[in-house]
Amino acid sequence: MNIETEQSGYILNTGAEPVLELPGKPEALNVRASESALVVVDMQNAYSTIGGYLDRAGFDVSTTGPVIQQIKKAIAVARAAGIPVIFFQNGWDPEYVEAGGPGSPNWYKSNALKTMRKKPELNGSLLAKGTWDYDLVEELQPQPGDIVIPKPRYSGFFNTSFDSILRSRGIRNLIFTGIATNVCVESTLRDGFFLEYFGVVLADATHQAGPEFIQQAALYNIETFFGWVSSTEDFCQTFGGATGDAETAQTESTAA
Ligand SMILES: C/C(=C/NC(N)=O)C(=O)O
Repeated sequence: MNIETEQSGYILNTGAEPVLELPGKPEALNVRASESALVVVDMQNAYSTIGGYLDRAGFDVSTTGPVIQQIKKAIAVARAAGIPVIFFQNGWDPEYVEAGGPGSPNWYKSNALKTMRKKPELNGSLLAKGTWDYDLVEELQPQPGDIVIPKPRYSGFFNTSFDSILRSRGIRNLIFTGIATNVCVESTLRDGFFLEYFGVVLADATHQAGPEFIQQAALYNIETFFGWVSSTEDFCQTFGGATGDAETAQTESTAA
């Protein structure tokens, strides 16, 4: 970009760009690729791998495998379509200063902190920066051009650069994937709603923390009150014209 211009002002989006219809519930949503971001919430070992925090805290993570595969497809299509891919990583410094002490409700509600208090041998291993638990899963690694945002609480808008990053790019539509639907995905989508972002969840690219009915409850809440619910297939069809085949999208992206 040439910044030595005689005029100021950055035209964020061109009127020529087609408006696409992303199928969803309760109805389809009109979107432009340049005004959209794919948000990958907390796809860390902590939330989707046996031996990670959720597993150690007693939550079932045995069915997260297909979700990782769906996210992989959505990421490939987003990259090929020029849609920013934004990864969140949840956690704190190894001393847990950012987690808040007994003066923070997080101290009492975070199941990671509670698990470590119950099992002191785990202290320093759950959701601490620099650990395996904090790392993004091997299958979903950021590539150059992707954006990674650390976050210290459930909502991706709290104490992060997320809102500034979105506003400076003219992004209005947030397409959510990740874990957990009922905690960090929903918290971020809700905060986005209050900040005038249009939030869409790709249902099959998300997973709940808790029993299966919690997934349905979260999706009901989102589709009824805060946003839209779509699928990986619909996202891939809309933005890639493909069937969501990650390799096809990857090839298209390399060829472009
Ligand atoms: C339970 C939980 C969920 N996090 C998330 N990424 O949704 C936590 O962080 O304790």
